[in-house]
Amino acid sequence: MPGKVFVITGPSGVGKGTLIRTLLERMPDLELAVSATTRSPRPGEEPGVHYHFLDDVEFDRRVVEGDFVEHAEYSGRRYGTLRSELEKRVAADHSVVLEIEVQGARQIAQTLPDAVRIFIAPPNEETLRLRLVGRGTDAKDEIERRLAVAKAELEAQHEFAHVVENDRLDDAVSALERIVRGVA
Ligand SMILES: Nc1ncnc2c1ncn2[C@@H]1O[C@H](COP(=O)(O)OP(=O)(O)OP(=O)(O)O)[C@@H](O)[C@H]1O
Ligand SMILES: Nc1nc2c(ncn2[C@@H]2O[C@H](COP(=O)(O)O)[C@@H](O)[C@H]2O)c(=O)[nH]1
Repeated sequence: MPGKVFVITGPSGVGKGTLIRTLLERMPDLELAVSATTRSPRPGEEPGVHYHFLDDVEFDRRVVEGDFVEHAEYSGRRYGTLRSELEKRVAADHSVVLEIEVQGARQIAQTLPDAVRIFIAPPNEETLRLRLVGRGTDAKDEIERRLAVAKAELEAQHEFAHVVENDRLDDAVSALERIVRGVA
């Protein structure tokens, strides 16, 4: 398992971050790559911990310099995985998790074909809406934008070798752990 890359994708609000936090507690050798984004920090989010918060100019500069292994626009903001976030962890023999949206996951399939790509699916679309509303981090119009993107993302799940339904959290974490340990 050391040095492997795991891509965890799926619609916003499906529970990727929640699942990954629990997985990292169970598997201390696994590390999460900190993404870069041009969106503003939410209350409680810290630079360098939750995201590297960049402005558009800096994001563009780093794209031109080839600093991203993947990047995409999502709901009017930009998100990307910095090569340095991957390389420092893999060099230290850690396996790395990327928590990214579907366009980025597709790019990783091209650039890092050995990465294990996992799609997290909700039990249904209404549950997804309830989770986004319940999280309380996004305004109503932003939630609608995310749900519209989610429809297309859900149609893409067949592109992924592994699909985990996040209904009961414990079951979903266990399914994810089996995939990461290579016993699924
Ligand atoms: N299995 C579950 N059952 C009930 N609620 C859940 C479950 N998994 C996650 N949640 C809740 O759903 C909300 C969204 O979860 P989370 O923020 O982890 O989603 P996400 O996929 O990481 O979203 P984003 O892509 O926007 O970062 C949170 O309030 C979380 O507590
Ligand atoms: N392609 C990438 N997508 C990413 C990355 N980091 C996060 N994300 C995805 O963006 C949306 C919105 O995130 P939010 O924090 O604003 O809710 C969500 O699907 C994330 O998984 C990345 O580096 N590249």
